[in-house]
Amino acid sequence: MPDKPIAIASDHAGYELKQLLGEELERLGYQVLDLGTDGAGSVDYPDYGYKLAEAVSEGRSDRGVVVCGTGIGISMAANRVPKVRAALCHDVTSTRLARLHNDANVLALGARLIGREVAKDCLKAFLETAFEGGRHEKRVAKLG
Ligand SMILES: O=C(CO)[C@H](O)[C@H](O)COP(=O)(O)O
Repeated sequence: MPDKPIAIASDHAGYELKQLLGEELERLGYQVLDLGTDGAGSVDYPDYGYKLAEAVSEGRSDRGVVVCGTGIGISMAANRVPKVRAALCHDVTSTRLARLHNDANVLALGARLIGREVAKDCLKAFLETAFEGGRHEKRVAKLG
């Protein structure tokens, strides 16, 4: 288990899935840093994408999960923060490859597009798949 908590954040559209993934993380034995939102009231996804990305960029967490309706807006926001590599994934294969090839440190999910069980499978794959390194090292380094 990592020393640092797994950070999670969402907008209103992702709130329910974010709560479910938080519970799943605790069930699996991970510590959770929940950065909101705290209810289903309408909020702006960039606020939560930045908040989570800053926690990862500053080293308060090594891995994060962001959720909005599509996962698009919140991943765009997260990727504007230095040292953050957020991958928008819709299935286990893309999630595994985001870890193996891209060393993704943030998983982005679209709550209005993905089923709950697939989302939980993506979460597990994100946490349990190691970066492959090798030829991918210099490519990831070029991302800054
Ligand atoms: O997916 C999103 C951004 O990429 C947002 O969750 C979505 O735009 C929110 O929409 P609404 O305000 O209609 O609930």
